[in-house]
Amino acid sequence: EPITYSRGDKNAYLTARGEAVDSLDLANPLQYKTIRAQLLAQNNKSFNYNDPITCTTYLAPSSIPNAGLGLYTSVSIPAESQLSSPQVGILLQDPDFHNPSRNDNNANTFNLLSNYVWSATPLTYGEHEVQHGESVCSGIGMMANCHYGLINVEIDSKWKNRPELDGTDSHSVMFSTHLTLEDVGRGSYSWHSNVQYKSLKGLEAGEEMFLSYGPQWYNNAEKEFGGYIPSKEHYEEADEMLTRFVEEFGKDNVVAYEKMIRYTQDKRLKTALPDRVEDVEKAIKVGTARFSAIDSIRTPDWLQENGRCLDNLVGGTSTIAQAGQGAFATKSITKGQVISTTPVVTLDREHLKLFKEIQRKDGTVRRKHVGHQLLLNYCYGHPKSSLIFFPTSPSVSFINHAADRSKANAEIKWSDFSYHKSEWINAPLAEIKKLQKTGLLFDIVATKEIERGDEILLYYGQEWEEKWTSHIANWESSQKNLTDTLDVDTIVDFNSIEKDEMIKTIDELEEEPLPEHIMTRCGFALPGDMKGDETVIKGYSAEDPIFVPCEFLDVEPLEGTDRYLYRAKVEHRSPQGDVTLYSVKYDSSQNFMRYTDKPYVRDYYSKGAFRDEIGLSEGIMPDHWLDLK
Ligand SMILES: C[S@@+](CC[C@H](N)C(=O)[O-])C[C@H]1O[C@@H](n2cnc3c(N)ncnc32)[C@H](O)[C@@H]1O
Repeated sequence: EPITYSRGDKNAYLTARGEAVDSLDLANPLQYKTIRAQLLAQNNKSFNYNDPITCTTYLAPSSIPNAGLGLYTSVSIPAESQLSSPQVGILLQDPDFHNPSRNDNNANTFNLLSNYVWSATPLTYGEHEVQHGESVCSGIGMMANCHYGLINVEIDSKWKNRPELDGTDSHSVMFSTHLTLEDVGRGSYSWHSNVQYKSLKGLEAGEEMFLSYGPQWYNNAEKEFGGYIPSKEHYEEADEMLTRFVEEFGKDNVVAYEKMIRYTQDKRLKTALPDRVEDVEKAIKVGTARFSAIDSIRTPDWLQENGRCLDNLVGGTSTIAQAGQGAFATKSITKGQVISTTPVVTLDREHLKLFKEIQRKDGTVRRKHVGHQLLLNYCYGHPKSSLIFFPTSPSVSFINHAADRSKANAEIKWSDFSYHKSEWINAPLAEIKKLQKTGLLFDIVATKEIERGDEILLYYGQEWEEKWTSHIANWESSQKNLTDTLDVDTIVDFNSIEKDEMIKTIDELEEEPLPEHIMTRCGFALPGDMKGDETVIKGYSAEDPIFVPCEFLDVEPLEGTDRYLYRAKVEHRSPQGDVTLYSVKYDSSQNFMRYTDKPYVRDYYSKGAFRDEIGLSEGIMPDHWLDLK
């Protein structure tokens, strides 16, 4: 029987699994997270969706010199609060293998994306999905700047999947087992649509958000910016030095101050100290860290005047079948108004290609182009240009396509925000590819009157529409094996079974193997922390244990207890890809083992999953950037 697909039917709200739900539920936290309302209530401000002043998050010039734009809150936020609505996280699979030139500063092509990605391990357990993953986190994860002395936000521990689908916060479920042949959208969008950010400490109204890019980041950044980047400890030491200085020499002893600066050997510490003695008193008052970015707390008026509002959009289940998540308006927006402004990371479409190595008869290896990274579906481009753009602003990545052009209510334009570097558009393509900076901005502009709760839809272009139509037509033949995986036990089923019953040694597994897609992983401390090659890992349940592939060799009772000792062969892979095997003993009272999917069983690694970038309308991409046939 032919399968019919109800696409773009606004009256039937459909979940990604194709089930109709009665209506768009604005109270559903996943569909409509009214973070703004909560924040404003905490600030004793009443919440009016249509009042522009109620905007809580702004894109505006950073307080760090030469750091471009930054992210600000215009309302105070208590410590440990959720910031912004959940965002999409997109995993890059094995980027070093597929794009060997991406970190080559001399290659005359972008390595810009590598400045924006996070390691997948602590965030996503991405290593469960692929061999080596990196994660792209829209919103704060890509937009907040790093100032080690003023860190106030962070990515909330782990990425979460979509609870409405797997019923848990588990990050390892073989989703394909839930899907049927009708799910043409299978593998075309990320399942990590629930990336959350939180405040580490209380933020003041008007404060710039700062993330830690990790303890090693300054190494590269200093080379890039040609200056020194003090750590938190440097600022603390600078604070102490200034206090001691004033006690000893008073607050305006120019000669003594210049001498102190001259004799400060550590360049980073020197950078943390104010240049002039006149500023010492002020630096002591606010702290040297704050003093170094003295504009990092702006007034709400300044933000309104100099910034762009970033909380008009929120992610939720799309009204379009098979489209995954969508972006919804948090307030009514009039025709012509800017819904959101977003910086774009510029990429070469070559960099999102996936390859397979094929051995020739003579033993040499050839790389065959076999597909594209999932990230391509989130990029904007023109079929005749090698340039593509990834938007970084919150929730912009959730914006879907209106198959019926008349249903689109938004369009993309080059931004009219004064910080958009419009002069770059005149530059030759080769020059743009050498620029390792962001500076181009898009505006998403309303082409119709939009009501609060409306899904924002763009027209992705005729090419996209045609590709999607032919994708649907070819879907069944490309998914011949999908039925094989239906009704197979999922990881959730497996992990809910009593562990002691389930843990099987290699010998036992030979008789009763695990389903093909499932493997075992064990908590593991990095080799540096291990003593000898055989260790009972005690309380390995550090906050973020790493779970690495393992197999159980044998089991013995733990003397004097009713517990067991499992001996496991554990496989640890270094970031460079070197694999070391360890023999580790685990006490059965510890929650040391879990079942996970094997890498590459997620939908988006399957054959036939849809890949295409979003088409920019004619006139956006200048003719001199159209370098492809
Ligand atoms: C920029 S992403 C939009 C966000 C995405 N829906 C998600 O859940 O993360 C673009 C992808 O969304 C899906 N999509 C967007 N519009 C669609 C439509 N009209 N029909 C089916 N899928 C759509 C496709 O998978 C497309 O490649």
